[in-house]
Amino acid sequence: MLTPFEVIFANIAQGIALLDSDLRVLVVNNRLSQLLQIPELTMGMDAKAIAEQMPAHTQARLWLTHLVTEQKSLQQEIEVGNGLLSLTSTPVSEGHWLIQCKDISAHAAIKKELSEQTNLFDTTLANMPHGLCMFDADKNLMLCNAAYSRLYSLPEQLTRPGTPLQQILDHRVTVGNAPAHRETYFDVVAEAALKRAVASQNISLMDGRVIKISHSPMENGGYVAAHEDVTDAVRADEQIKYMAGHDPLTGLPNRTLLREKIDRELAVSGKTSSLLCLDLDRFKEVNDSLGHAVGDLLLKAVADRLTDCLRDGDSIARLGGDEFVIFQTDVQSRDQASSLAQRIIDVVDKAFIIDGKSVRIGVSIGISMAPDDGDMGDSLLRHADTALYKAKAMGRGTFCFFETVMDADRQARRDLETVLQQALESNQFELYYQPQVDTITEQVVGFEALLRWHHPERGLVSPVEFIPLAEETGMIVPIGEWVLRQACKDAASWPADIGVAVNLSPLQFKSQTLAHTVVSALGDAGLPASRLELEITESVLLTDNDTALATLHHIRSLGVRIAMDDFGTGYSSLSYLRLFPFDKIKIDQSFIRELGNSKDCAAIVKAVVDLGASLGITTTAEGVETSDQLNRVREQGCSEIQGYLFGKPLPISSVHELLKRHSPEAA
Ligand SMILES: Nc1nc2c(ncn2[C@@H]2O[C@H](COP(=O)(O)O[C@H]3[C@@H](O)[C@H](n4cnc5c(=O)[nH]c(N)nc54)O[C@@H]3COP(=O)(O)O)[C@@H](O)[C@H]2O)c(=O)[nH]1
Repeated sequence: MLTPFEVIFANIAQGIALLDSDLRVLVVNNRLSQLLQIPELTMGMDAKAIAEQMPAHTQARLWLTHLVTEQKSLQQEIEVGNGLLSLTSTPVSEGHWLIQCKDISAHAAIKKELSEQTNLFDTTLANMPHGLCMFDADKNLMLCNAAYSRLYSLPEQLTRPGTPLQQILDHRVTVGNAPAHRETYFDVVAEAALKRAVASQNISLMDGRVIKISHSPMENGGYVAAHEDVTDAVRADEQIKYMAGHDPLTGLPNRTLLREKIDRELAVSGKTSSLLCLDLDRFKEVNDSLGHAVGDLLLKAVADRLTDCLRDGDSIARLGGDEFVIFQTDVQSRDQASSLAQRIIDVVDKAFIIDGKSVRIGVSIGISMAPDDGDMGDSLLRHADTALYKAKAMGRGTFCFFETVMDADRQARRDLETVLQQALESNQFELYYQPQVDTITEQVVGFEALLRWHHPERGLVSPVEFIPLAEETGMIVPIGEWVLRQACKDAASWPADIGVAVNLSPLQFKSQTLAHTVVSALGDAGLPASRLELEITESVLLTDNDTALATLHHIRSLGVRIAMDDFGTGYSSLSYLRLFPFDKIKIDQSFIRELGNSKDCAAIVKAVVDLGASLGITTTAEGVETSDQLNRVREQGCSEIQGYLFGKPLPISSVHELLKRHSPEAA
């Protein structure tokens, strides 16, 4: 029968043995032999014998051997199998030794896990790209990582726990990376504390960097803060915002930014404002003839000159292409807007020296006034644009204020654009033909095809009204092709010595397919190329000179004749004669009309006729209405005439009649 003490002794979790002074076992429980994995451990055994029972080189055997040789208090953690034991020898009364053995495997596992986690935390902290710091309730540093000290160039002694925040901030002031506005920095801290949640804010530093600080309050009244250098992201963001609101070429605000500014100003100021919409005259010609690089430099130079015209508070924007806008608030009167417009016209009119070349352009301006013409950016821009359209129609180099009636005009023009397309589709166009007559024989040598439009409601519409519109909308290309094909078809039914002249618009040269269209029209109609004459004005050569010249040479090489129309009305008619071997010069009717009244006109006509004769170019006098004019141009040696004296433009049916009258056997 076991005593209660023996029962407890046998069942306690610890292994226990009591050794006498000779290290013999006086008493031992089973738990000790289990834990040390010693098969036989009985009373009376000495420690040395026990050690010899144990597998060689095990930590437990070494420990026991150590006790035998040293006979002193020992405490050691030893591994047995997969477990971990804590072994202790303690001297007790009468030279006895108490041996205690505890299984601390579970405790060791927790300790190991904790140590692993601490290592992990330390590694994470050390390798975090963002600075991290922890301050206690008294604002003394608890910990910070390497990124934090790097971010603010903190010496090692300021990264030690216990360093006051103030000391760190003072150091940052001396090295120049403290928050530029200390109050915003403390706002984040205060906000986080108040919300008892994370508060983030971008803080600008004295050195220009931007740091995103996220403060999280802790239960103990302190806080953890993450510091991230977001300078690059903030700069990129600023750059994107800038680009979204600015024109990359001139650096001026764009339409979006300007519109926002106008809306903002109009909402608060309530004062009279003016908006000037600018469109450069002849810019396209410069761009096409001198190249886009020169065009870009010119736009920058224009932007500089315009900016110089502004007062403080005025706004300028480039809307794209050659369009600029100026917005002036607090305008006293329309006169003030007029004088700004005139000043702009004057400065843009002065020659620009670009790449060593002198370039001259002009500017047309449309003006709308707030609040009369609109109280929002959009409506002001739309109305100024309508006025600009009018200014351009008035002859360019001028300015024009918006008037309500203009809106109606513009709408009417838009409607006309739509109906032009319909007109082509439903055969509302017709060609009239005006005879061209030999000055000496007075025989018809050809006809000029002139377009007419039978509008279902308006009746016969003059080409003066719709050709410019067709040119603006690009509709002139399909319309011009129709004219060419119809004229070739009609002329194929005339006598073989009668030619046909067709007007070409500059835009048709841009389509790249003009030469092909000419070949196809001649082929389809069966008309010899020599019977077709194409009339161009100098504006064809003003824009994209090289391409137009190449197309002209190609067409002329087919045998088609090329005439220069309206000669003398442009600035460079003479110089274009050097550029291309024209077959005919058509002297503009404005000179013929004045023949009897102006000696200058007579002299010009004579000079052109002589020039034509010396270059072997036919000359045609346009707009001959009287016998006097006929006699004068005949005297001066002009080869052909065209004008009401010999016939107005006629429908095709009347052409056959006329041909019969002039050469009955041929018609
Ligand atoms: N690109 C194209 N342009 C075309 C086409 N058809 C015509 N046009 C151009 O439209 C302008 C006006 O033409 P129109 O009203 O037909 O006027 C022509 C003649 O009627 C007029 N003319 C002729 N003789 C006289 C005259 O004695 N007196 C007088 N007051 N007017 C007269 O001149 C116009 C011909 O001009 P031009 O072409 O310069 O020879 C006009 O610019 C046409 O070119 C087309 O199909 N395509």
